[in-house]
Amino acid sequence: MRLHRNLVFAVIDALNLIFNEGEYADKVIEKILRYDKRWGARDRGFIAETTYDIVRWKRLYTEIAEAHEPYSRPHLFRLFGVWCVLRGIRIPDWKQLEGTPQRRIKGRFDELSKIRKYRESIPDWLDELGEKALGGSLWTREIAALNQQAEVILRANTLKIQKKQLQALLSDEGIETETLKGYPDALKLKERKNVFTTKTFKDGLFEVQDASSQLVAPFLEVQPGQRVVDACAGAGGKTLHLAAQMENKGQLIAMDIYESKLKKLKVRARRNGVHNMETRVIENTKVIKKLHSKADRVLLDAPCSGLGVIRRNPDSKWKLQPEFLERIKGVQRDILRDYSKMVKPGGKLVYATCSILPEENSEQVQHFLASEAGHEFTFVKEQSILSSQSGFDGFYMALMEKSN
Ligand SMILES: C[S@@+](CC[C@H](N)C(=O)[O-])C[C@H]1O[C@@H](n2cnc3c(N)ncnc32)[C@H](O)[C@@H]1O
Repeated sequence: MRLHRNLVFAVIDALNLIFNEGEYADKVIEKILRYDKRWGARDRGFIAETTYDIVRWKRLYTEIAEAHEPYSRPHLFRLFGVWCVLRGIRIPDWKQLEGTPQRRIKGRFDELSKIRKYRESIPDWLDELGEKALGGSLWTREIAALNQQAEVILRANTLKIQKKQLQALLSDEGIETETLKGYPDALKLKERKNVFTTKTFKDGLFEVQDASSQLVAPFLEVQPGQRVVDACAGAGGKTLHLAAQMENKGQLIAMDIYESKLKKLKVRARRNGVHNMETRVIENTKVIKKLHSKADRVLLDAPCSGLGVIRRNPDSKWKLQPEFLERIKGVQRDILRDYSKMVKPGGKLVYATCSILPEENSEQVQHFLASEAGHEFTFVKEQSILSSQSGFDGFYMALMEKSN
């Protein structure tokens, strides 16, 4: 691989913003890719993937490179040098990379790879937490799986098209996909490509959505014509899926505490041809009270640590803090207690997270069922998805039913 100076400089700029300014990796990459309109798909792929790679392996690389915060440009170049050596890429004779100690890098890598927290590039506290939650051998496998680059999975928007037809249209646009057994609307890209520029995407024929996430809406067992509340809808990945499952019939209420996210959802809903959805910002408790005992189905896709989706957000390994985890568990308990009241007698409730920690998942559900707010509910089923077992994101979902 021949390295182009301007692309590598873009990677260094991106790393500076992520590591030193605390900006989110996805936002930074979006911004950096706007630098130069002449960059083609390959150049953009190089910048995005190299940046993500170095973010993913930050702890390991900084240990090897003996770099430290705040990272000066020479230190960021040292991290890049480590990336090159470990990938077997010839170091170019640029002054920024002069004297890259190739043998030492390989030696340090072999040594550090024996220790899980370095090999998997995670903070000490997270390594301890994962081991306590899942046990040593499962955690070792899980964190290794969560450090793999996520594949691109699409969900056919069945309001507009069936999966097989979509597959053919995508192929006409040069995007080859395969179906996934057990995921009825999913297509997996055979090769990573930018799908957002395709006509099929602009026409709303699919959304990008991980395979595990595609299991959540069907778990709620919605029927066309029902009143369904998606109480933590965000930008609506699952809301759009729910609308498709409802065949655009009935009432779908998407809520969030952030109006900005719901605005994004509205744009996506328009593209998807969703007509049965309305959005409501949760500004106060009245918004929820108005719907007490009114919904056939309620989805609580709760805010969480996001430990199941590290593959696509590798910087969360550094952003996440133990205090946040404690705080978010409190929010999850409140959401279960307060929002479950929207379910009508005989209705159903799904609590879901993209976490792999029992303390955010089954333990929250057990706590809710044992509480006063939960005594009218019975537990129906749950599914815990680990990345090491499914090959997709880590997820949890539990279905509960309210007595009549
Ligand atoms: C896991 S994300 C939702 C992802 C979304 N359902 C999807 O499929 O794309 C959790 C969402 O909960 C929202 N949230 C956080 N605290 C909340 C609260 N107290 N009530 C409702 N929503 C909340 C966040 O803004 C975030 O959008």
